[in-house]
Amino acid sequence: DLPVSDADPFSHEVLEDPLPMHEQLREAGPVVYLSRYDVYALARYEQVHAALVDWQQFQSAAGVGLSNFRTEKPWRPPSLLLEADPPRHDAPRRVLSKVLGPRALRGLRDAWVADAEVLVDEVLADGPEFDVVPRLAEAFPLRVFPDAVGLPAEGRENLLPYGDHAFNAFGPANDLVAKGEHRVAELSGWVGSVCARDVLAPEGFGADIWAAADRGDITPAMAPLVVRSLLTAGVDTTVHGISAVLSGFATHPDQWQRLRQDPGLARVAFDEAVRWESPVQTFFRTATTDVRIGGTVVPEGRKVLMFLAAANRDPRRWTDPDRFDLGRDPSGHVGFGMGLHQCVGQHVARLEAEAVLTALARRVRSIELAGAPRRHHNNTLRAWESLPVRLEVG
Ligand code: HEM
Ligand SMILES: O=C(O)c1ccc(C2CC2)cc1
Repeated sequence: DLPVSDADPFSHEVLEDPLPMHEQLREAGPVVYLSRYDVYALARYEQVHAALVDWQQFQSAAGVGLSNFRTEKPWRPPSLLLEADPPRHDAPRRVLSKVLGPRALRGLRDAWVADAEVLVDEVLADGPEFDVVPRLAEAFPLRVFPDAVGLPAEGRENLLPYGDHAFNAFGPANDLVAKGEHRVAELSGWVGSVCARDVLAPEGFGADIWAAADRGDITPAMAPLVVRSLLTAGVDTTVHGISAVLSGFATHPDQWQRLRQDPGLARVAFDEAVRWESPVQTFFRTATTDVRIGGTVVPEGRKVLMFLAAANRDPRRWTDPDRFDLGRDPSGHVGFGMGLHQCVGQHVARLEAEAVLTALARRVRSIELAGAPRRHHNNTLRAWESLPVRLEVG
């Protein structure tokens, strides 16, 4: 007796505030059939975690969006990591794990923290009130990440719209996907052009990927697609992740005081924000057998929709889940996924957030909302369009 729901997770009403629907789906049962899209929804931590770590029965190679690559042509060549299963997934993953690993990033840490301090000083010089979305959440990742990849200077304004469309494209072909359609050729063309070896700087994540091809760790044909993964996954996510942690602090001033007293809490604050807000809200899998989960059998070939955000606020797993709380241990959250496909860029994301939070914590005594925040709707991302704040320095 599988619960059925006619909810539309990709409607503007739900994208504006998904929490009521998440609660309904968690309470309806371990698995809920979404009749509108003919997919099986998992919203509780236990089932989402189980599907994420079971890559054999819940595959990625048929696409991690609603579209089933077994029957529909992908809008772009599939990712060699996100939309691949072992064994094809293995070598590209091993390469990116090394290129984006904690050791590789050690050399960037001091530069990124110093750059964050320069940016924060510039922003604060303009006065105590500003919109953190363009001034910090967008500005900082775009200030450090394209250079770390080794991208040419021109065309970087394409990164956010390309990523926004890519994340919309994991959802149904609704108005959000249609909104980006007219720019797909132009944006894909630019992205493809900057994955080529000769336009990438001799130092950086891009060059490191091409060097892996020289070593035979991946083939030269794979290298551009592995670089493309960085450009698709590496910008919009951190922009909305930094917005999320700053919105957490702006709405929980007591938590800002905790960070001021112990700036070492910056990293756990970011993971707590990724749990609390879940910038990446959902992903799909495809059943490779008649797979049993939560007392239901999902037939082979069907799409399973994992609500990462709902799992991250499941009261069965988290105490007081709706609170943004630096005292909590957020480890085990599924905001970066879990298992084989767990975010390979999470260390980059954490370092960006840590740099911004460290620079702010050293200068800012209090942070509070200075106007009504506005959401940016996307089929996959939880995002702010605007987050006006007032910072008191001191
Ligand atoms: C707050 C920031 C970020 C969030 C919330 C996030 C979230 C995620 C999630 C949920 C997955 C798992 C997808 C799945 O299981 O199908 C993932 C995978 C991935 N992420 Fe991130 N990500 C972030 C930042 C980044 C950055 C900065 C990069 C690159 C520099 C990146 C690159 C990737 C790649 C390449 C994968 C695919 C890994 C694989 O399939 O083996 N992500 N990310
Ligand atoms: O490999 C890719 O193209 C890719 C695109 C989007 C993501 C989302 C999860 C952050 C991850 C990888």
